[in-house]
Amino acid sequence: MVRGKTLFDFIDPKEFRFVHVCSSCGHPHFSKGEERKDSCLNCSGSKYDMVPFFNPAEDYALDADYYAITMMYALWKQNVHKNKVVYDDFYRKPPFVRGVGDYRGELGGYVAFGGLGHLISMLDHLYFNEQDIEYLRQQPEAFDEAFLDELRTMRFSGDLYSIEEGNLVFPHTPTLRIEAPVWECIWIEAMLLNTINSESLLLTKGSRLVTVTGGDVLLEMGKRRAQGRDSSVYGAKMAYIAGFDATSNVKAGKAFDLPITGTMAHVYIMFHESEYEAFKSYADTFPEKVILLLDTTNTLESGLPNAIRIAKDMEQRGQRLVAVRLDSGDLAYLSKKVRNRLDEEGLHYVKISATNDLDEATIASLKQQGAQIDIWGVGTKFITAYDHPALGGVHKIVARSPFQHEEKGDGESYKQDDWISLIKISESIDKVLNPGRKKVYRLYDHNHMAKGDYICLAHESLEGKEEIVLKHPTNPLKSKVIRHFTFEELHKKIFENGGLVYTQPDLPQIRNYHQSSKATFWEEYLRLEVPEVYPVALSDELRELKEQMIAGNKQ
Ligand SMILES: Nc1ncnc2c1ncn2[C@@H]1O[C@H](COP(=O)(O)OP(=O)(O)OP(=O)(O)O)[C@@H](O)[C@H]1O
Ligand SMILES: O=P(O)(O)OC[C@H]1O[C@H](OP(=O)(O)OP(=O)(O)O)[C@H](O)[C@@H]1O
Ligand SMILES: O=C(O)c1cccnc1
Repeated sequence: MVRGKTLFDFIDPKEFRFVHVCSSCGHPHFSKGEERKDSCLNCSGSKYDMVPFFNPAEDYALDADYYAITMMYALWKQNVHKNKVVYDDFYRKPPFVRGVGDYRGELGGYVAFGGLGHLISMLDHLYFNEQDIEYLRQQPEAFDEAFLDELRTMRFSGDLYSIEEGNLVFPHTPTLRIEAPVWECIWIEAMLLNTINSESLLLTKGSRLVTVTGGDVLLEMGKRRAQGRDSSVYGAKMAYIAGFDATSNVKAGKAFDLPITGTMAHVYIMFHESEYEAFKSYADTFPEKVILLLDTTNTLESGLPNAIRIAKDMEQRGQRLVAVRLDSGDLAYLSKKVRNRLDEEGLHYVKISATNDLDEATIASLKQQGAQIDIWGVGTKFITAYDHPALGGVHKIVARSPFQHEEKGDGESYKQDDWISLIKISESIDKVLNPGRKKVYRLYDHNHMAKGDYICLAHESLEGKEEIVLKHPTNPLKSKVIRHFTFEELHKKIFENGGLVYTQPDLPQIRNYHQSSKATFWEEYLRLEVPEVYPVALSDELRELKEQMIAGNKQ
């Protein structure tokens, strides 16, 4: 065995798409095509059974809605499938925000952008394998063989620009901009949105929990309640980026090198003849780590006295009990009682941890009640994003390259790099798209605190500008003049012509980046209830383009 390697480090299933298994001796031969003429290297046999070869960990091509495949086919039939387009990804409404809006009727709040690392690895290993092709071949649409053949060599070949994972984004700010052949943009929609929406949602939930727990220890314990295996693993990853200290999820720990930890469950106490014996055996086994669960019979009358006895026994041996855990009842009342008793016994160092359906609102309330809790364990309500289970991020076309022989209208032809801006009109003003190929600047004051986001067309620049007026996207009465600012272009180039050009930070770096990005926002934008609305404005040129296109569409 070569440690840390798998078969797929030696044989690339993008190239070697079949295994021909010798019918006589079972020896496998990898091959690029369906045909195999030479004889078996092992036994010289010449008959083979053929099986498609693919890496199950790279099985992403059909992570799509079926209409993507049928649209790709229709575009292929017209031979326009490779025409380049521009897509923006963004969301409209921030999750988890309580109340109906601020006093001006608008909804504040933020999203912490997550899922980029996962998306990169999928786009980088995205291809139809032979089983996918066979599955599509069996569909009643009877796709042309030449189309299926072209799918075999199809890869993501475009440019992708993205806000970096961990940064904060606000409604309507594009998180991603993709420039690629139209059929590729259509192909990746569901996979991309599924990843970015679910991971951003959990990173945001985690970020809110970290806001409320501050410097306390925060543990992720959601595995048993997650909506499936993947979401438990990627949820634990997002919790770590958000700033959680550890997870109980061992698989996630292994997959992403996260700190793992745990206390003890009721079973351990119930199984033993007495609570004291259970505590003692666990403390003897893990003297440096033990956290004793107090509520199996009675928190104050039994769990606490037994824990104090254990702590005293441990002191005799020069050891220290780390913590006790409360898992039911009035956590504020019990934590104060437990703290008092521990302190009376001179056990000031023993920490108190709490679990039981906690979320940011309960934790804020417990803190406000003066609860004496040092370690918070959060499961169900984090991992399921309980109070806002979906983020409505969307993937929308905003420009396309001209068709061959297409004219501008006044007899002039388009130039090679021209883009035609596109708009989607909606009755709801919030749903009218911002057209065109765009970029985003974030503006900062002299203390590097964020002042607003400025969305403009890709050819525009803030270089040399001394003053900017951030105009509200829909309300002409609202604007904010910004002077003495610095700026940062938010999108970084991730893929160029399908090749990965971005150096991915490791998880501790992403976690630090989330924290430092968050620190550039005033507390007013981050608070959990009725947060201030962060200004996101369109440049004059973009606004004019949008207005002209809306007017043009009405005719
Ligand atoms: N002082 C408090 N203030 C606000 N919420 C609290 C307080 N103490 C506990 N809670 C929350 O109240 C809820 C209590 O839930 P529930 O009634 O199911 O638990 P329980 O009866 O204490 O325990 P069990 O898990 O055994 O059912 C939990 O979500 C818990 O986090
Ligand atoms: O409450 P959560 O935030 O999801 O945190 C994790 C919970 O999981 C365990 O409960 P368990 O599965 O044993 O169920 P129960 O305590 O609800 O009976 C543990 O005792 C916590 O209470
Ligand atoms: O370690 C713990 O205390 C734990 C882990 C998962 C779920 N509940 C609690």
